This record gives sequence, C-alpha cells and structure tokens, in this order.
Amino acid sequence: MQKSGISQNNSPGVLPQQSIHQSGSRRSQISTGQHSSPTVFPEKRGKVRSSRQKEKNIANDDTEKVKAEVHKIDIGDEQSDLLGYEVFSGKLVLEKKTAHSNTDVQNATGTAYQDAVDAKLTSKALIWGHMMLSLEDVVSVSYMAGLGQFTVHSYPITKKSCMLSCFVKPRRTRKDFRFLASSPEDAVQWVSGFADQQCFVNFSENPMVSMKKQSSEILAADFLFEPHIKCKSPPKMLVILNPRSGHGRSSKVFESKVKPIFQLAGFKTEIIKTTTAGHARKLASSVDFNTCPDGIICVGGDGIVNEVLNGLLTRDNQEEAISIPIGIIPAGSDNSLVWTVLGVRDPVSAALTIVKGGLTATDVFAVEWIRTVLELSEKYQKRFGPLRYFVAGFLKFLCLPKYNYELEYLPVSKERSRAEGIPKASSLSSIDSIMTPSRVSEDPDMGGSTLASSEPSDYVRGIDPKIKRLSSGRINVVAEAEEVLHPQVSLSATPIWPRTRSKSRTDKAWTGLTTANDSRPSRGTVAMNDKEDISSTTSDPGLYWDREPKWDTQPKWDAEPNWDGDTEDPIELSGPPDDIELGIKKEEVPKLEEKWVVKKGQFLGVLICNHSCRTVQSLSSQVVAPKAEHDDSSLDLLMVHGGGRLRLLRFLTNLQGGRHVSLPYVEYLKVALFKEFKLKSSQLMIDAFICDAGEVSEG
Ligand SMILES: Nc1ncnc2c1ncn2[C@@H]1O[C@H](COP(=O)(O)OP(=O)(O)OP(=O)(O)O)[C@@H](O)[C@H]1O
Repeated sequence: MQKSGISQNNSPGVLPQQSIHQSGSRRSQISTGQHSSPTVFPEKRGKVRSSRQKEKNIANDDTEKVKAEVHKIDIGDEQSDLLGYEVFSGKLVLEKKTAHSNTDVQNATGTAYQDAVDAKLTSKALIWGHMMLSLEDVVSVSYMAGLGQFTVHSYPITKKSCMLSCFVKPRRTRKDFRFLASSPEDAVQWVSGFADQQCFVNFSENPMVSMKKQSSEILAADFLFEPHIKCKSPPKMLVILNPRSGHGRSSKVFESKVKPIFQLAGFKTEIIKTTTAGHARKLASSVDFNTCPDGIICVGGDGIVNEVLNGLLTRDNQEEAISIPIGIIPAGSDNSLVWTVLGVRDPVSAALTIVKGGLTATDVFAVEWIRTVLELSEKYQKRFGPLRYFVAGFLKFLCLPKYNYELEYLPVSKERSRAEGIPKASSLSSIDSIMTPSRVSEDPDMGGSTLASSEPSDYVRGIDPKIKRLSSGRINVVAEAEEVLHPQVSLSATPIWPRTRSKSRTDKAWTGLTTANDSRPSRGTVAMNDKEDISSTTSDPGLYWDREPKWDTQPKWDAEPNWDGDTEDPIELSGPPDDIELGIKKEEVPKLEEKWVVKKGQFLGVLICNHSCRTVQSLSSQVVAPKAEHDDSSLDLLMVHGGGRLRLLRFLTNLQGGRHVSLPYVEYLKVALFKEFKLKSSQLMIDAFICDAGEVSEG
C-alpha cells in the first residue's frame, strides 16, 4: 500500500500546498513560508475516544513484539519542552501486521482497538504510549482514503546494544509504523496533522470507493468520506551523480539508500550520471531550471559540488542561478564539505535532511590557478581516495621548497562583526588552501590559459561580480575565462519548503538567507545579492580591488625557490617583535575606512577556511580552523610562518590533535569575507592534503 501510493502525488484528495517557488523572489517566499495555525484541529484536541475498541484481534505476543521494536526508537522525554506544540491527540493502535487487502484492514479496524493508547502529534514528534518518534525522522505518511489506518514512514537512528555501540556507529534504518485510528475521519485528522507539519502524504484512493463511484449506486455519503488533505506538493529535482565518487560506490549508495527515501517523499527526480570530469559543471551551467525548479542534488564528493557551483555561477542569470537550492548526498571518498558545513556524513541522514527542508545560505569564493599539492593529489585519486591528499602532501614535503608570500588581508574584529550586525550566512564552498600559482589551467572546461603565468599574484576572492568586471580589465587579462568569482550563493543543502519551528542549523541559516539582502551592511554582501547595486561596489571592495596594494614590481624573492627548505629570507622587518622573530614584515595599508594588512615573508603555509575543515575519516580531533563557522560571514586565516621541514612537521603533528593553532609560529585570525586576499609569491604551497580542497580545484 505504501509503495503504491508513492507515485500518486497528485491523486485527488490531496491538496498541494502552494509551492514556494511559484512566483516572485524565492528568498522572500522562503522567508515568509510558515506553518499554518499551531493547532490544526482544535475541535479534536484532547479528544479521547473510548467506545468501540473492546474487541480484540491482535495477539498479545504480537503486541509485545511491536512494543519491543518501538522501544528501540524511544527517545526523549514526553514532558520535555522539546516536544513543541500539540497538533492533534487521540487514541491509536500500533499495528504489527501489514494489511494486504481491504478486508484485512477492515477486520483490523473493527477489532484491534482495545490496544489503543493515548497518542499525541506535536510539532516535533508523534508520541503514543511511552513511545516517541521524532518528526525529524519521518519521511512521509501513507494513507488510503476511507480507511481508519495510516502508515508513518521513518528513518530513526537505531541504537545498537551497549557492547556493540562502542564499535558500531548508530545508523538510520527504515521503520514503517502502521497505526489504526478510531475511525476513518480520525485517521484523516492524524494524516492532516502530519501534512501540516510538512510531512509529505502519499495519498491513494480506496479502490472500493473508486468502484462505487463508477457504479450507478453512488451514495452521496461516499464522497463525504473522501478526505481532502492539504499536503505540500512533491518537489522536482535534478540529481547529478558522479559514478566515480567514493571509489565507484556512489551509484550503489544512491540506489540503495537515497532513492527509496526520495520516492517515499514523493520527489520527482531526473537522475543524470556524469560521464567525464566537467560534465556536472556543464549541466549546471545549462540546465533549464523549469525542469528542476526545486533544486539540484549532487551525489558524490566535494568535487561534484564544486562543479555544480561553478556551473551555476557561470550562468547569465546569476540571480536565478544562486537561488536554486543545492542538495548534497555524501557519496564521495571524503565528503568533508558536507560534513563540516552541514554536520551530516551519511547519505541517509543527508537525504533525510533534504526531505525535511530548510536552506543554508552560502558564501562562495574562488581561488585562481591552483596547482601543486592539489593537482598532484588528483593524480592519486583512484589509487588512494581520500588518502591522496596525504600522499601528495608527503611527496611535497619531501621536496619542500621555500615559500615567500606577500599577503594582504582585511582583519575583522569581533566588535566590527557585531557592530555591523552581520547576519548568519553559511559558507558551503570553502577555500581550504591556496596553492602554487599555476601557469596553465589544464582543464579546458576551466578556460585555462597560458596567460595565467603573467599574473603576478594569486587571489582568493569572495567579491561581487561587478567588482570582477571593474577589476578584470586592469588586473587580469584572463580573469573572465579563468576565474569564477562567486557572489553569495543561496545554496541549500536542503530543499525549499520551510521548517518553521525547528531550531536546527538549517533554520538558523534561513535567517541568514532571508536577511542577507536587507540587513547586512557589508558592502560585499549586499552587492552579492544585488547585482544592480552599484553603490555597493563603488564604495569599497571594488576599489580595493582596483587600488591594489603596492606590489613590488620585481620582488627580490621572486628568484628561484630555495628547495632546501632553509629559512633565509632577507626581508627587512619592521613589525612587532613576534613578527620580527618570524621573519615577517607587517605594514598597514589604510584605504578609506578599512585597514588592510600586508604581510611579507616566508611561510610554510597559508590556509583559508570558511568552515572548520574537520576531516571525516579522522577519529582524532583534527580540525584545521577550530573557530571557523560556516555562517559567520568571515574567513579564518591561518598563517604558518617561517620555513623548514622540521617546523612543518611539528605543525602537521600538532594538527592531528588540533593543537597547531597554539604553536608560536602559527597566526590564526578572522578576516573579512567578500574581500580579496592577494598573495604574491615565487612558490606557494598550502597543505591541501589536510583539508579537502577538492571543492576549489575547479574554482
Ligand atoms: N564520470 C566521471 N569520470 C571521471 N571523473 C569524473 C566523473 N564525474 C566527475 N568526475 C570528477 O571526479 C572528481 C572527484 O569527484 P568527487 O569529489 O565527487 O568524488 P571523490 O573524490 O570520491 O570525493 P571527495 O572529493 O569527497 O574525496 C570531480 O572533481 C569531477 O570533476
């Protein structure tokens, strides 16, 4: 019954709620999308039906088994405030057996009600007896018109026994709960309650009712039993799957774990498997959004997400492109992006998150001309999977060159952030590293050009496209082709209908999404969302870009790199004592109201993170940027000063335990997003292997 109902999304009796994408600005619709009244059926509240439930039919042993099973998902405390507000209450019987025919159902309906227990649907959970099922775990509800029963499809986290729980991670597994209400009308109320809590309803028409309709003996009363349940309309999405991801296991992961959830949730999906690197990017840059108005789901690792982002951001209509939600199903070999930004790492949880809804706004920025470790690591993708970064890093480590940078950044103080009231906006795309400037981007899809070698600096940006236009002509002759400058992208890892009561991270991010256009005073941010807002770019960041710092035309350290790794940078130092110690020259370049800081000297690495970069596989506490938050509208900058293998080794060793930031030669600070970093060097190497920089490789 459940399965048959999945595809019948438009069956009569279900009144789809208005899609939030139907007209106007998506963001405003998202922001205004709210639940209906807290109590859906006040007239039914507290109702206790006691009558015709005396006959028995379900054997006691069955009941015990059911209880045992349900206990496995018993979570929370009924008295807790976490349960939200009450939507509907009454009596329910949990049925063990699946009814195969209408007769079965009717028999059960008439005879099992003696086991009915008090039940309550709240905005957070379904509670019956001593059991509770969180609505976060509910995918959908199936209901056949005219019957007194309904089935709740869920994916709760199943706990293992104590002994095993130490070794086995808790997993989500499918549980279907078939409930018997006291009457068909009551069942409709329950189902409507679920629908009101944004659960999709697989509604199917009762075949007997259909038959009666066709017969000449139609009674008007029959139609009265046909319920009208207001349900959200099934989303239409494009799934882009990288079959190479996760050592070629991504297709299996999707088919076995994710697709069934999407089917239960009524998703209408078109699934496209990529055939080559760059395919996802092309798809995202050219897909007709009418075919996937509710979003694009990336199945694979960080690389596929990156491709989709880049594809979207090369579209002509950027405003539309950045508003299309993006879902991520982690099926790659590392998946650190979705893990660090959204806190999920298993495909089932990710699918559930997508089904449940919510949006996470993201700021995206770009790196130009990435090479060395990252490029090297890609060569080892097939052989080493996520270990490729380590292998590539190790090889680089063995032939450690000397790195001299001139780094310009705009520090952001806590006070400044607070004063500006920067709203939360998450950063899905991260720049985990800045790599050696490459001479040619070899990916034709990236518009590589040999002219890149003439670029004196590397830039990491998160700035307005307008800034790009203003600046590209002057600074970078290949910028249009090479770089992808990312405005704030209202990406979502989740779909588009609202979750109004949850205090989840996605809800938090919604706030960021909906307020970003209005309240964020940051020039860049405003500009990201409004391409026509010239003032936002002429006042500041664009000018920063144009008024680039006074680079040395030919810095003395632009000579051949010293491959022995010794620190012998002859730079004159004028900064504070610690900077002197580290061989860093620090000078402030005040520009308008902002104060850019320029640092010159030798670095072992410069890492820029917009999320904490937790490693998925790592059992240790390895976090690259422990203070980084994906939604604080700033970037975390780590500068590893100095040179030499010994120092690098110490840094890497400490990194494993998250102690690297306390090393005296590691400088860790927050810098403003939507500005550019500029690095000028003869050789750059950043430790891409410690973060997953895959998502920026095509950036
Ligand atoms: N059909 C394909 N054949 C070969 N390469 C592909 C194909 N589709 C995509 N790619 C490339 O594979 C790269 C790696 O993919 P992805 O990041 O999705 O998986 P992964 O490397 O296993 O995961 P992770 O990045 O989390 O380690 C992408 O950058 C993409 O360009």
